[in-house]
Amino acid sequence: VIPGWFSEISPMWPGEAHSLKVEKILFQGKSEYQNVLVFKSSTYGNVLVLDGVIQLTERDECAYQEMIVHLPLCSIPNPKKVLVIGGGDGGVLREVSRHSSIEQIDICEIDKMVVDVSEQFFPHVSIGYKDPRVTLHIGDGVAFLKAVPEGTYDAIIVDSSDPIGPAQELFEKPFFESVAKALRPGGVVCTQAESIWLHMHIIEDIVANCRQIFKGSVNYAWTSVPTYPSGVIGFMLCSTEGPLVDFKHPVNPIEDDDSHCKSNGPLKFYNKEMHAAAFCLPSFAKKVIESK
Ligand SMILES: NCCCN[C@H]1CC[C@H](N)CC1
Repeated sequence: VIPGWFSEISPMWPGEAHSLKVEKILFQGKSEYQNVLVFKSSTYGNVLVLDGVIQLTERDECAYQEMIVHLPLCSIPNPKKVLVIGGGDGGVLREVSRHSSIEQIDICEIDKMVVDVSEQFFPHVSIGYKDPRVTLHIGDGVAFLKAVPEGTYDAIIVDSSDPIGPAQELFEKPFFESVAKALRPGGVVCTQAESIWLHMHIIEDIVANCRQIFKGSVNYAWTSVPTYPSGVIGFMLCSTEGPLVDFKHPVNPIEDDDSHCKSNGPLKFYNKEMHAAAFCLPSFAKKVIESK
């Protein structure tokens, strides 16, 4: 280890490790579920690390939070009830609350320590909790979804860590089945879906499961996040049987946002061109994803 540098070494991306220069360690702890580290980096602001894996940095979190939220929510005409699984840092909540049609935002995060460190060290991310429509549930998203009445939500966003650790079950078929049950007809789900450079096999399995379970649209999108492994992150976008959802041609644009969302600052990353571009895949990925 080079003194003063954090390197993201993991068996999930063998032989490579993105590094960030460390100014100061701000928090180190061990929750019921994982090791939690927060440090001030030299060039990316504060950084949240769980079990040695970078979850977000102040400088580039906008890319991930805006895309994982607006790709699904801009694809349906009038979202009212949204569920967030994971996302304890609050960044997804900040983005969901930009949509004035929304009446209810439930979030189920398994690790309270993530919520606490975000409130202490990531004020522009945890601002999402201030919205009065938000209800925080601390618990396992798998159990939470099993208890949800059928057809409750218009949209579900699964903002998870990687399939090694507490989020493992969020990548498995039974979880996707419980998501489909909790969505109304034509409802949408968007999940964190790893990297086409590193995880084509995981993605292949997820796509195969989603095509069996979601009888509406099933699409894979991706975007640039410099501090995630291989510098990109993907999203699985699916809709249940019912009113057709065309993820590639959003029906509910957010750019001409209303005054309500100004409280969370302007969109820094998402726009309608980036929305459309997110679904353009390189041939090696297209071959796998669109043939499943
Ligand atoms: N809410 C923070 C983002 C969580 N998603 C990350 C995607 C990339 C992974 N290697 C780590 C989690």
